[in-house]
Amino acid sequence: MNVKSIGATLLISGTMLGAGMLALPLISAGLGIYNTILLLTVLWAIMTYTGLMLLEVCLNYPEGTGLEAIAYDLFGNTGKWVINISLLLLLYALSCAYIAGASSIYKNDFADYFHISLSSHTIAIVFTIIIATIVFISTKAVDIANRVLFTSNIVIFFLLVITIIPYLHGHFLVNSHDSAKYAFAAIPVFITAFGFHGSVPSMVKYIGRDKPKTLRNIFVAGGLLPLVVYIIWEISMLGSLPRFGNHSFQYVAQHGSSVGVMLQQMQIFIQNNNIIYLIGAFSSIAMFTSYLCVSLGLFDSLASTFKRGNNTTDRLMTAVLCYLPPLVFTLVYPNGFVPALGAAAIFLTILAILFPVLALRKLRGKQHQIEYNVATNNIALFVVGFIGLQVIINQILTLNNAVPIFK
Ligand SMILES: N[C@@H](Cc1ccccc1)C(=O)O
Repeated sequence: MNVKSIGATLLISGTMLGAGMLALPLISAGLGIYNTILLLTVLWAIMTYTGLMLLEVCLNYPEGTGLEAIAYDLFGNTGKWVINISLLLLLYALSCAYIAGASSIYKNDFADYFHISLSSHTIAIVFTIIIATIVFISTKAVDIANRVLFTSNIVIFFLLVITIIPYLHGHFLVNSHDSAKYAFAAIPVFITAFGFHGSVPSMVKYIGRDKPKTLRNIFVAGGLLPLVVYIIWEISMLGSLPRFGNHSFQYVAQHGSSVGVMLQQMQIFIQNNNIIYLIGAFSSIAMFTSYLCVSLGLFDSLASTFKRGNNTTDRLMTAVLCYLPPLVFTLVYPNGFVPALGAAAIFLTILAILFPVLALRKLRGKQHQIEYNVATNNIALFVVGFIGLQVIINQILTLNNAVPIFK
């Protein structure tokens, strides 16, 4: 692999590794570590597989063709609109999750570091305004802020993992209450954590259509890194806070399943300030960079959907459309971090599982030019499509409290 391929692999990893990761321990507490690792690995494999299907689809079109244009070519206007609306709703749902998550974490930060008690509403508003200002200034500003923060966060993550090792307990990780029944609620959030598929067309453009094998390796390796990071993160969190008791994941689940409450519980239980500062810094930065990148994507998508230009008035209108709806939603539902990540899974499944399956089926029916052929047949396509539908049904049931939730 050359330097460009390594850069591209890290871009894919960077897209996946987001604040969704903070929700993983919250949603997998009842599963126990073995079920969690198994589920993460299976979902990583499925998401990588559909990513490769999407690669085969994209390689049939000229470099630079986006998902919307491919959907139009294969499924007409309906296809184009389904893709467009799913993308917007995915980015809106993630925005809601990140604002809710950030207000719960920053509320803790202010209390811990500055002994100031601020309301979640005030924090949500200020946080959104700061992110909006950076995006409004320019993409370059986002790029610089993201690079500095993302790199610092990698260092913080390694420091955290090393520091937390003496505080890990085997019996917190595995116990007799572990149950696979909690997988239903976990699947949508896990799926969201492995989302990167929107980047497939830009990667094809970046690396070139003539290097299908390199592209395949980039997608496999780019996803493998987050899989390893997620497993280490799950072991660190589930292993250092008990499942049940006064200070536990059960307490967190009963008090809104927010990252802020998880941090508070760890602070009381672990009694090591270094660990608490590291987890606090890691989570705070993760929320910031994730929302920065996702809202840049939403800003650009809205500008293109509503045909807004680059002058100040147009950018201002796009910014209002981009930031006001998720902010209002979060002010009304402040505990929306985990539910909004789950809701994002519905739209991500349409884009990243159902669309690749249907598009590949349609393309293989025609005589398509084979640049890269992902190993699949109609049965495999059917199974993956079925799993996709199952994820959507699962999430609808979760939103209606119809699946077992760890409490
Ligand atoms: N994987 C990201 C969310 C995401 C999904 C799909 C596309 C882009 C980002 C996270 O964990 O926060």
